[in-house]
Amino acid sequence: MVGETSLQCSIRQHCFEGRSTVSENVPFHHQDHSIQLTEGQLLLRSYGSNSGPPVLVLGGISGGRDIFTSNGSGWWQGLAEAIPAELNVISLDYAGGSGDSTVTPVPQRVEGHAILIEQALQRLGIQHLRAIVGGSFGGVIALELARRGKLEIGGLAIIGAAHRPTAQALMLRALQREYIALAEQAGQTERGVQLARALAMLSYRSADGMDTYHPQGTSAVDYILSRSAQTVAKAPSRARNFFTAFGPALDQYRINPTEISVPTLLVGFDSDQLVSAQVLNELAEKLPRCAGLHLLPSSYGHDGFIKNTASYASICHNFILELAVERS
Ligand SMILES: N[C@@H](CCO)C(=O)O
Repeated sequence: MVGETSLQCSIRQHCFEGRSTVSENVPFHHQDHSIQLTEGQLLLRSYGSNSGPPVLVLGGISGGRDIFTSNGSGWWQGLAEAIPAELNVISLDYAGGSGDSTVTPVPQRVEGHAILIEQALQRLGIQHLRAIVGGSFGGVIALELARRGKLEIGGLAIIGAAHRPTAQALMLRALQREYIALAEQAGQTERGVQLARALAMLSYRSADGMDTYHPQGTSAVDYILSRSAQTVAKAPSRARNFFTAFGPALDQYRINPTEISVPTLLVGFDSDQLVSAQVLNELAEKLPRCAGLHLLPSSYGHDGFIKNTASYASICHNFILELAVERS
């Protein structure tokens, strides 16, 4: 898909692959909020001024509330450039995710995560969000929060996520679960989770990106196995949830985009194996208030949403600023 179209939603393809930088003016000071819900505690983090309009930022399956840090190591650090400075950024540790939330049972559906987030925001006295910025798993939760309509949401910026899974994504996640099931039968759960994460990482990247970036002088196979082992070693049982709870939630998620009534910006990546241009075009065509679909070049595949923030930061920033004008 190239150039502008006459669809309700303008579709653009860009021709440079930006790199992330550390923002100079992001408010890195933050406050954590441990919200006690019936099912356990949900950990939220609030960045910057509590008096600014809130924007909810939801990252990928391994993401948590540490999206920005002063040393540049935050989970979604480059996104700082995309958020107008006056806003109060809210992030969180997903129930069952890699952070410190203790909610059990872990939701098996996207809707379950959305309900927990609604309840936690309500406890913080937040009913209106200027925007939700959601990437990957977080993008799907953002769509669900808008579909449910319990919160007042100014607009959505959805990066690398769509209203339904593709067949290939379903197949890949089924194989990840199979690794874990077989490993558990062999009494080697952690090894199964490592293999599942390795296969998942391959689906998050592109063939050309792996060929270019995997460390020279080491085996490519050693690289993917050691990277996945590092992630799993941090919290093995929580990493298992990525595949046994978050994966099935993504598999089951299918909505009619016409149910999303708020302005919605879409960003995707040309090398993304999981959220393809085809499914994003389908979403853009059906959204009642699509604010543009930007298909960006990336050598990082699906992980373009984390790696190529510089490519879309200004697009996202301007979109959120326009929401403020629309509201005033
Ligand atoms: N690399 C990302 C992609 C899936 O969201 C993650 O692990 O969360």
